[in-house]
Amino acid sequence: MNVAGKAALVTGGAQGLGKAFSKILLQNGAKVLFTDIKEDVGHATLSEFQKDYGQNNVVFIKADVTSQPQMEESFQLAKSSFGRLDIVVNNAGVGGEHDDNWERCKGPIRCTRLALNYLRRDKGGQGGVIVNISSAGGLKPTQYGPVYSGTKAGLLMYSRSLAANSDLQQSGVRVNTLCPSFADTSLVASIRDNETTVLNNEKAWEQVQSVGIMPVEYVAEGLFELVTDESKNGAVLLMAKATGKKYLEM
Ligand SMILES: NC(=O)C1=CN([C@@H]2O[C@H](COP(=O)(O)OP(=O)(O)OC[C@H]3O[C@@H](n4cnc5c(N)ncnc54)[C@H](O)[C@@H]3O)[C@@H](O)[C@H]2O)C=CC1
Ligand SMILES: CCCCCC(=O)/C=C/C=C\C/C=C\C/C=C\CCCC(=O)O
Repeated sequence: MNVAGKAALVTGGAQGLGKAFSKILLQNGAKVLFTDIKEDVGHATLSEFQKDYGQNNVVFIKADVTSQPQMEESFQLAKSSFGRLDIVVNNAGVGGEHDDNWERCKGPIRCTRLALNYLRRDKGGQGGVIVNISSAGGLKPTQYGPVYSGTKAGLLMYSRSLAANSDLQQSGVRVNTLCPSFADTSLVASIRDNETTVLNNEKAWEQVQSVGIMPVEYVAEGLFELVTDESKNGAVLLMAKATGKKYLEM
């Protein structure tokens, strides 16, 4: 897929990986609507992007992926702003170990289901691609983040199962999963700063340091590949500092 002139919706795009994902799409000529719950950071990112990529090529809406009405409004706004929708990146998520962090899995599922109403050719869309942001922790156990790993594994298998659906394939929609190891964002900084509820911040941070931390721009290259390479459906891309990009056969 050539993203120039295409339209994307990215959740949690105000900062971190979501900002880097939005940026690489904008740099390559796509129009982007990004959502976030952080209004001030979202508006600052919007100003930066509008200056660099044009006033009409980027839109921000304060919207929470845990809210069905807010996400319905976000998808409608993307369609009315750009006249089309081709790419959806389910990125928004939090770290930590609260029971209700199952929203980390439910939020992307909610948004994927909404996205299908806009992308499917048999629903008036033009086909397209959904990329769900899981984690390396969704592929292997993280002893200090069991809820995190469990929710990310759930999202991974949801995405792979949907991608295997033949009706969806015929309607022109691809579904891929990106599984990064640690990237340089506030989510990882919160482990270092003892500001998260992982089971043992100190030991978790030791592990983070031994695994290594990737720049967000590098992870965005993986996202871009999953969006643009039309041979990829049901793909699972693991990215880690030590091993680079690796497609998994599962
Ligand atoms: N940083 C890392 O090492 C890795 C992160 N991930 C995943 O990448 C995604 C992005 O995380 P980071 O950029 O690291 O974190 P981050 O904390 O820097 O950015 C996440 C953004 O999502 C927003 N957000 C959180 N909950 C939201 C909600 N309910 N609705 C809308 N927006 C919401 C936040 O306000 C924030 O702007 C998450 O799904 C995370 O689990 C996956 C693997 C590695
Ligand atoms: C290899 C796991 C990469 C997970 C990256 C990520 O998505 C960010 C997670 C943030 C919190 C997860 C909680 C604890 C993880 C702590 C240590 C992981 C140890 C990694 C390992 O190789 O065992």
